[in-house]
Amino acid sequence: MPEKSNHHTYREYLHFVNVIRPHTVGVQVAAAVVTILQGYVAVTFLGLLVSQLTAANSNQNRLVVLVGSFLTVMFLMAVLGYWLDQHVQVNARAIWFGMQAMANKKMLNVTYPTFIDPDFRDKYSAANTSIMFTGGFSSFIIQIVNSICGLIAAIVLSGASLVVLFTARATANTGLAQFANSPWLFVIMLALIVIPVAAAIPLSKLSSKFTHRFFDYNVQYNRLSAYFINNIFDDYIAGKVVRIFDPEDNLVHFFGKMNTKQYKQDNKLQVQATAARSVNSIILATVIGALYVVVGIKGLAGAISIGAVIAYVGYLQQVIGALTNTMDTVGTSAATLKGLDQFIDFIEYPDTEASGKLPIEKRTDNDYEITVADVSYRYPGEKAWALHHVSLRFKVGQRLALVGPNGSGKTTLIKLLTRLAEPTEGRILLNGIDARKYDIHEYQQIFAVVFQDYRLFAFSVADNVAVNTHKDPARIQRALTLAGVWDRVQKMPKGLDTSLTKNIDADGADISGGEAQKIAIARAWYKNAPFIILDEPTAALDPVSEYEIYQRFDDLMQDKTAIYVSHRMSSTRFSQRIVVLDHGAIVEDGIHAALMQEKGLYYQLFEAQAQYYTADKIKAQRQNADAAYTIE
Ligand SMILES: Nc1ncnc2c1ncn2[C@@H]1O[C@H](COP(=O)(O)OP(=O)(O)OP(=O)(O)O)[C@@H](O)[C@H]1O
Repeated sequence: MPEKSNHHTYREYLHFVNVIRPHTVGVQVAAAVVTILQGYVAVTFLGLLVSQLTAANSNQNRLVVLVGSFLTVMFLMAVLGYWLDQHVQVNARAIWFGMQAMANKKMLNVTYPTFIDPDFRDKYSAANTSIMFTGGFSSFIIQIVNSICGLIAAIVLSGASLVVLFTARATANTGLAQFANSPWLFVIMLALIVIPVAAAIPLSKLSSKFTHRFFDYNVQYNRLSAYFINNIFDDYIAGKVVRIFDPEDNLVHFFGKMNTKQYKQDNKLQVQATAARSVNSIILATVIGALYVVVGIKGLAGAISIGAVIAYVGYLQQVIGALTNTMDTVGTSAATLKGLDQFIDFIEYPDTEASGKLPIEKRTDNDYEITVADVSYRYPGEKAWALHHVSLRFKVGQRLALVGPNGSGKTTLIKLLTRLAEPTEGRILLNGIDARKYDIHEYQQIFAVVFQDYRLFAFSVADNVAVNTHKDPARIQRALTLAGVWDRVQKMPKGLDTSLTKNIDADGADISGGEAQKIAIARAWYKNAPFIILDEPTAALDPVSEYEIYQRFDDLMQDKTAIYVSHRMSSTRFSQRIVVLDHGAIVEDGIHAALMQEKGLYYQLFEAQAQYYTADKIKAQRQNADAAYTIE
């Protein structure tokens, strides 16, 4: 899918370069000047050398002085050039890492609704592609600075060379000398300079067009390929599924086909782009040959020396080089600039949900009240309501259980409370103020959540519990003890400092699903946020572990406002209030005894579960199973 991008100004590009790496432009100008001078000095020397060698009064001493000064100047310029080049390289790397750091920061800082927005993800992929293929801002600076410096040198020197060549006249005025003195020779010379320069514009535009297509094509491919590599080939969990469910390696074949298609397309576009550039080189080489002939005529006619022929052709070659280079930059800069535009579009992607600036009042009494006021929510691109006209108010310190069948909207409500999604209609209020008015990062700090799909990182146990807050080993130990996993951590090779999984550290510890879930619970407790939300936190726990967690429930929750989502109806025993969701709406709300009396959905869910697990029921089912199977 072609990626649309806004056009930004050169000022903006330079601003980005300055933010990432100040002084880049200055260093590049110095490097370009030295490189250009090296070219001109070499050509001048060659001309002078040939003049000396062919002069009637050629003198050995003068030759030695000439060669000696040339070698000294070239040596000094080479050393200076090398030193500057090192800085150019360092700057290029700094810009590369700077751009990566900016992109990573953006990804981590945007609000969740933006983070999952497909348009934003496309922009991210486009920005990555642009960093990878255009060299980003460093290529831009190198291209622009080299072209401008080359152009200035070319204008000055071409002007001077052409004036000298035009005014240098042969003494005779017949035959070849007449032609050498005629303005036609000058016109031919000008035409020879103009031809490759004029050809460079359409050819580099053509080459750039192919590069553009290459970009657009790559954005989509890179996204898909990153998914395959990170989430399928390199992922432990996917690794199990693939081995059991994909014995014929269909995923690999699919990836292979995708790669082949990409490879063919890449090749086609690269070959086309290179062909356009090659035509340019062929024209250039032919023109240089023709220039030798034309300037040579001046030499043959005696208007200038042989050494001057070599020097002037050399100058004109430099001039043509500089001009074609500039034209090439103008043509290809479209591709580089598009890459930069894509990067800036991503960095400046508007994050509408981050507009609230109100700070969250820090309260030691945790006196925060949340009101869900007639909230409805539809997932982006979906027609059906995941939540419809939900109203709810949480009292401070209350323990609330959220129950309901699969897909009834429990997790969605949690996403809205924690502002991982924003209501499509209605409002959520914190202490009477619309949650959107608060700074979202501060707002999210009042919640600790154990998500259904919680994720531990391949870092140390301590880092997983404390995340990026202050690491207090005693509190981390307390958290792990309350969650019932301290014994296991103690047995790990480096205790709290043991990395989880072997993804990054070969000495890391692999743990069971239940142990991982306990660490996720410890992480939520450690955060010490006023609201603690547990979405199916004991799903992976064995009955004894679950029982133990329930035993420590008071210690875990302390005086916090707690929301507990579980399909195990018995777990609602800790909740003062039970809210029942069905098809995205609240259908019941009250205490256990009252809801049981109502004999509504809660009663049915509770009874159904109780019924499936009564001793008699299990016994009867056991007998059926036993009767159907005998061991011979
Ligand atoms: N990212 C999503 N995009 C679109 N629809 C979604 C998304 N996540 C959930 N839904 C839909 O929204 C509705 C509510 O889902 P939700 O996850 O809130 O249910 P739940 O009560 O937590 O279910 P469960 O008990 O299975 O965890 C469901 O119909 C679900 O299919």
